[in-house]
Amino acid sequence: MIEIEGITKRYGDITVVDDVSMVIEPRSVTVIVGTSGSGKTTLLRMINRLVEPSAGAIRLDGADNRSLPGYELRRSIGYVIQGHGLFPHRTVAENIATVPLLLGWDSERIRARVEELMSLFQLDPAEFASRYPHELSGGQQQRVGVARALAAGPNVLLMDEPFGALDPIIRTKAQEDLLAIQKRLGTTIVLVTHDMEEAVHMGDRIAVMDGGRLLQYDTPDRILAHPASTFVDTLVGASEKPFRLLSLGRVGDAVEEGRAEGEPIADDASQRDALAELLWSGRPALPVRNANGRLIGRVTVDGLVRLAACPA
Ligand SMILES: Nc1ncnc2c1ncn2[C@@H]1O[C@H](COP(=O)(O)OP(=O)(O)OP(=O)(O)O)[C@@H](O)[C@H]1O
Repeated sequence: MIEIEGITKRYGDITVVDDVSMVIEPRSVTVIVGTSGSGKTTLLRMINRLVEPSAGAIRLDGADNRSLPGYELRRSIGYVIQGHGLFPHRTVAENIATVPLLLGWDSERIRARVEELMSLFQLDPAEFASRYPHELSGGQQQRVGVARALAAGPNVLLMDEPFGALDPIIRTKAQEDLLAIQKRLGTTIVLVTHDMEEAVHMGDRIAVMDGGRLLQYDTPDRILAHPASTFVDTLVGASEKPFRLLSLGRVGDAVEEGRAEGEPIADDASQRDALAELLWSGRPALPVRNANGRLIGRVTVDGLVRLAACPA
């Protein structure tokens, strides 16, 4: 658990993070969004003390984050930035081994950990371990950056625009992969992004910042349905809200009785994908299949339109 209490950062007369308090649950994904200059990065960097606060406190699992020297604290917290910041003259394996080496792990343990992480991130060690960052694609570099941040098994992973440099298709895959790995490892993730779509897709909770203040901190569906102010409403994209609500729901939760013609859609697809398919193919309903391939009913345009309306 990360407890942020009245955290404030001032540079001279200017307050860039202003009395922010929030509690981040363990094993959750919290996404910080806001306009440029609203203090997102500064807030994130006060968690691992790359920035020292002017006032307030941050506790990690009950311990004040000032109880350790900053460099020691940072070895226990993963950190990923846009463009990943890999060391260009170190191989993939050496990059991933950075923190375990600093922690004095023996070479066999490091080798095993590097192989485990490379496999987890779908990078064949035989092919990639001895390559240098410039010999990788952008998506592969990004995966190495996250693998490096997770190498020493931190409970907390801080990510600043981690997918910013990826094209939209690789970006979606990278988000999916990260969520799967996060669930498997139980890591608590705090992620900064400009991309509301990413925030709604990835966040268990979203923190909305403006001018250094925390305007709203809530689940994506509550932020979409009950924005705390017109600013939040505009930021989350008023015109996109119905589609964002649908992207949170699974087809399995919109199944109606009955039959429909054509290729079935999987029950774990998003409701947004189902609506897109229905509109694109000009059909009023699609059959739905479960993970075993059995048909379990249908999903209809009318049903999805009802779900896209503002919840009471
Ligand atoms: N070292 C510093 N000295 C003075 N001002 C700073 C310093 N670091 C950041 N700031 C200011 O603090 C404000 C918040 O910056 P921060 O990087 O946290 O914003 P952000 O929300 O992450 O922005 P962006 O989305 O553009 O990255 C900005 O106005 C920035 O200019």
